[in-house]
Amino acid sequence: MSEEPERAIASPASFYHARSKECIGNGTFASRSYGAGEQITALKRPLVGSLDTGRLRDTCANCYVWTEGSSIGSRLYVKEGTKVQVCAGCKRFRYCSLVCQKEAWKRGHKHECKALKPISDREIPKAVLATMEILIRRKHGLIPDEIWQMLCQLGSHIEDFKQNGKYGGIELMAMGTSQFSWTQDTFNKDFVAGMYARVLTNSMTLVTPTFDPLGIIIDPILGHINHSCAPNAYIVMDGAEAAVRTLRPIKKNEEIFISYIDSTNPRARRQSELEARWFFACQCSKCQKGAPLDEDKWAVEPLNIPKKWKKLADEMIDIGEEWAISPANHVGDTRDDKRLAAIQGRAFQDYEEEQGIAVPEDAIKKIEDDMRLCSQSGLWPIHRQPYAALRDDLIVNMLAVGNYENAWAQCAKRYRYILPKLYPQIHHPVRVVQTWQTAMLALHIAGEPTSMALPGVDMSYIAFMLVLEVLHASRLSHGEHSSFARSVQGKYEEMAAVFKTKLGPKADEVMAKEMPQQRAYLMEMGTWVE
Ligand SMILES: C[S@@+](CC[C@H](N)C(=O)[O-])C[C@H]1O[C@@H](n2cnc3c(N)ncnc32)[C@H](O)[C@@H]1O
Repeated sequence: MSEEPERAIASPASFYHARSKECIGNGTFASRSYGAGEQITALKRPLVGSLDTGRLRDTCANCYVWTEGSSIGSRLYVKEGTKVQVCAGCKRFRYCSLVCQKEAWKRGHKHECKALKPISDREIPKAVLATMEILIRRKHGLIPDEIWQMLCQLGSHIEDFKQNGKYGGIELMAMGTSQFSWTQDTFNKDFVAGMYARVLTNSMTLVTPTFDPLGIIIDPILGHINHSCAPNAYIVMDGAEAAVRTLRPIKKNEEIFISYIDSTNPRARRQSELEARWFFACQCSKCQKGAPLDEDKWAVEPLNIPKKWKKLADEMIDIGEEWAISPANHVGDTRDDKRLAAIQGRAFQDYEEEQGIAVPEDAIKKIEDDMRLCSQSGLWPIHRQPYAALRDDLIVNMLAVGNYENAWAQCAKRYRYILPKLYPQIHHPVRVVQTWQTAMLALHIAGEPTSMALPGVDMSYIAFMLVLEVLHASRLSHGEHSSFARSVQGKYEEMAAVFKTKLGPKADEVMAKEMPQQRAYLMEMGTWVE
């Protein structure tokens, strides 16, 4: 192979591959013991990353800096004024600097650019673009044999696609991939179909450090990590760098697991999603235990479903609503279990519909309606899905329309009741990022005249307290040297300096006295909204 792509594994001896005891095929195992919040390994960049169509316009195709990042606080690590410029050749990818453009060029874009140029006006799905890049780079000797072999070892699930009737679509996409990439002379059509299917079934979401989705990544090392609904590790991204970090301590020779899905969902939904997208029946330790674990608990026993909701559920079952009878919502076999399944199905259906609404004002209306189903039925504990996920979306949309005070009440509630329940580890990356969002909102409110002012409440203290919490947790969740942790550190220092100026030499003393009281106010605010 010619030119070695720039791709370094921080510590190749930190893990090894061997047959998995829990899962199908091989898995990734720890070569030594790790504490909670430690990095196992980091890749300078995954083998291939491919942006969502919407992100091609505002995100660097090399370092994945999202220049237009939305929610409060999510852009702190993006340098002010960062813009992306389109590649004059392919007119598809954009770069934030000449350095990024050169890196991408060397990695393979010099070949890909020529192939993409004649089709610059066509919208091409991200999985096709990712497959094209893989084929082009391999054809031109830019993927070394060792990496290529590992990639080809990942399951393509062609037989599964043939069985579920989707193989026709895959063949069609593969045909386009072949033609567009000018690689027909190197790879035959079955091979390309296999590679495209491999991308579909082994890709992970490309995210910002605050977990905003940007596209997909595919990497043979990350792709060899099995799934668990009770993972002991996760992947965190910092620009193009992808690190595997521990959620809890991992012993030497223990298997490393990440979660491919939202593992806060009820068991049947998790199982269905894994089966549908990755073609396996999850055998993780959590699924083995069966329901009901926390994710599956209802606020009332099935027997005690309020009459009105029983009636509604019966109607849904009688007319055969798909969600009412879908295995994804399975609760149990009694009539009442089936009623619960129908109501839950409706809630998830509403959640999916809400996510397709682009206008924030419309989304808010829909989400509030959907949340009413969960709250008024009295069936949902506050942390049960999709109630919690609806609240997350409500916050994002309220922030988008500048409805900061209501967003704050929701954030305070989530902080008090939901985050500790869904993410018990204080350094769980989702908990850290959502706490960060809450901190930045508090800071924003502190700087505005507000009708929320309660006697004694000082939002700047609350913001500072939350930033301090994130500062400690981010070193474990993202790593001390990550751009996220460094941004949090920067914000902390900035705020500490303001307090010092305002309070003078007694600043530390005053703050130590004030903090517990402000924390109590924060907790009280968590009870403001139903
Ligand atoms: C991305 S690959 C992971 C590596 C794979 N085990 C291998 O040998 O290359 C995903 C595949 O691993 C298996 N797998 C991963 N997690 C699993 C789990 N929790 N239970 C059962 N099989 C699992 C399934 O066959 C799945 O399609």
